[in-house]
Amino acid sequence: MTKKLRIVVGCDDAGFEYKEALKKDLAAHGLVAGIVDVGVGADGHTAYPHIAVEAARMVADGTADRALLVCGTGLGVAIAANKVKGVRAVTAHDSFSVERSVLSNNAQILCMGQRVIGLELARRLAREWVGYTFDEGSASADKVAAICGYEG
Ligand SMILES: O=C(CO)[C@H](O)COP(=O)(O)O
Repeated sequence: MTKKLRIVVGCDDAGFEYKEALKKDLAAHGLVAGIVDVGVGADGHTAYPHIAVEAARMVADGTADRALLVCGTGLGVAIAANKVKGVRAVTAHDSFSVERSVLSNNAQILCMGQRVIGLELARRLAREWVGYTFDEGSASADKVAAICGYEG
């Protein structure tokens, strides 16, 4: 059985609606061990880099296993999250990429764009995402280690 994950969710004002919907889904389906929301709230306007880095730090320090981040495109939050050492954040809007982000890249952070994909697809991808577990014994493990080797 797949280990239940501690998830942190975050967004900027362009991703608020999806962040709320995805958080609700993950909680309702009992898919995760716990969810921490680092904002923004309904009236929040914190810029995406701050939210993304806060979430990424929680992943890097082990407070959370994964993060799900939403902005307008899913790009800015990924760029910001990847500034945190030890974090692998990807933007993915299709099922195959979401799968490979975990199984090939051991990415801990999935980023999506509310202005890019439909809500139902985002919900499906988030559900699929929590079901994947990286295999440390797989052929991909050495490649992920190589990525880590390039970190300062
Ligand atoms: O999509 C975003 C960043 O990648 C963000 O939601 C909007 O950023 P902006 O176009 O700079 O306002």
